[in-house]
Amino acid sequence: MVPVWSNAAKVFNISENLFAYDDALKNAFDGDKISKGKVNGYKPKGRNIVDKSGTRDGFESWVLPGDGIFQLGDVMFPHPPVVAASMGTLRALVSHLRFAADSIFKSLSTSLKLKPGQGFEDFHNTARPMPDVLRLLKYHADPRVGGAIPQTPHTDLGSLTFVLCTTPGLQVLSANVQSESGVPRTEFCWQYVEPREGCAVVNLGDCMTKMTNGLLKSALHRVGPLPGNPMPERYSLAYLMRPEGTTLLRTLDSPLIHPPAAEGTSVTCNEWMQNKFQAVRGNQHTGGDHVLTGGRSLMT
Ligand SMILES: O=C(O)CCC(=O)C(=O)O
Ligand SMILES: [Fe+2]
Repeated sequence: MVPVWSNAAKVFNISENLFAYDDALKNAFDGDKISKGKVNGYKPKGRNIVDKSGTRDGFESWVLPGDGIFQLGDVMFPHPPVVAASMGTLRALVSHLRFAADSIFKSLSTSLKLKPGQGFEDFHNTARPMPDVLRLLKYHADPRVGGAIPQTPHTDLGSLTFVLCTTPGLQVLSANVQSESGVPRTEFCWQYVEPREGCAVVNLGDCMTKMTNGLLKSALHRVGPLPGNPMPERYSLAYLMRPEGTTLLRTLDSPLIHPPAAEGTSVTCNEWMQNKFQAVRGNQHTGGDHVLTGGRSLMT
């Protein structure tokens, strides 16, 4: 078995033990309380919105910061014993995924003829502090057929995401499906991504869209039950790569990328992360679903 998957199998065990802690312990590690910028800690089920009428989500998650796992920088990393006892496995998994991400970044930089020193890989220097995170997720079973979609449709805010899971549920909406305001036809257009053991699903995140002026499109996705089925209990893990926090998310210089029509104000990766977290919590005044879906005017 490839090392990523043998380590992922161990991390799924860690997840089961983590989410089996009692609520009092889990709440002591609440990411909203112990982490500035939500890069560490526990999120209970129901904290995020999944639609405009305010339905709450159906999953728990636990975020572990890359800097904490590798003891880099000054990130606060309080964590429970199950995590402390598994640091070797977590480091091995993240190291392999960082290596894979570096290959993908270099390949995309070459294809887009980016200048030396301005390639995607140059904004992801893992020797320096980085806002990348490993997110462990537990979706709760919902016995209702046609019940709520447990995860908000969203794009990932960073650059690349690796999703590993053996249970179906991940859905994507093709980049050429645009919503026509008020016409909820998109329900029919979601496509399931079949999980395959030994394979990761790699999603592009918003930072890649911003840095290529829309040439590379962040993937709009969500998690839901298979048609005609109830939502099963589902464990997944997502490794979310993000450029260094101070990176300006502006269009890179490439003969293949159209420059922006007008020089707008660029945000840093840190600022973009903050906007996105507000949108996930249903805080509309920061741009709401437009931010949540990476600029695509859709939220079901
Ligand atoms: O659970 C999954 O398959 C996807 C998770 C996800 O989209 C995320 O954590 O951003
Ligand atoms: Fe995601």
